[in-house]
Amino acid sequence: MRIVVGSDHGGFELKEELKKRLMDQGHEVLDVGCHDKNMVDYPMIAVDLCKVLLAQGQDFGLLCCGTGIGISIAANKVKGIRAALCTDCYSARMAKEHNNANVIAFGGRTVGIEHAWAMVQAYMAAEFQHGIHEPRVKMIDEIQ
Ligand SMILES: O=C[C@H](O)[C@H](O)[C@H](O)COP(=O)(O)O
Repeated sequence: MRIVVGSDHGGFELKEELKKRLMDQGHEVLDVGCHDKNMVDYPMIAVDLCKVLLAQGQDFGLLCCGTGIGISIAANKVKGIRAALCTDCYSARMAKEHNNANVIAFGGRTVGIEHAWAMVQAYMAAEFQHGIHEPRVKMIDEIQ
């Protein structure tokens, strides 16, 4: 898969580890930053990642901040983005199956690496179920 990742300083370490694991699996990963632990404003990173995703058509985006909340809120302001803050594997799978989320978000200060990795795997293994979910996702996209 082609994946674009990004984080603020609060999600930097988690993003780095998830990026490494994804690359180890052979996925193509583009990192929009941040690239160190220096403080950075998460809305900028979210918008940068969303613009890249929409322009370059990666399979999905992965965002991390301290809680995953702020960076997912910011991403969801971008037309065409459906960002899901994931806290459990069922939700991560449903984010794809029901919501066709094109961005997943995690909190670097709220989840451990193994749990986050399990959620990434659950999301990546899932497929959008279409059917009744298709018009609902369309309704979401038409809100903006
Ligand atoms: O939702 C926002 C994120 O959790 C940020 O990572 C967090 O607010 C950053 O906080 P601070 O600048 O105090 O490290």
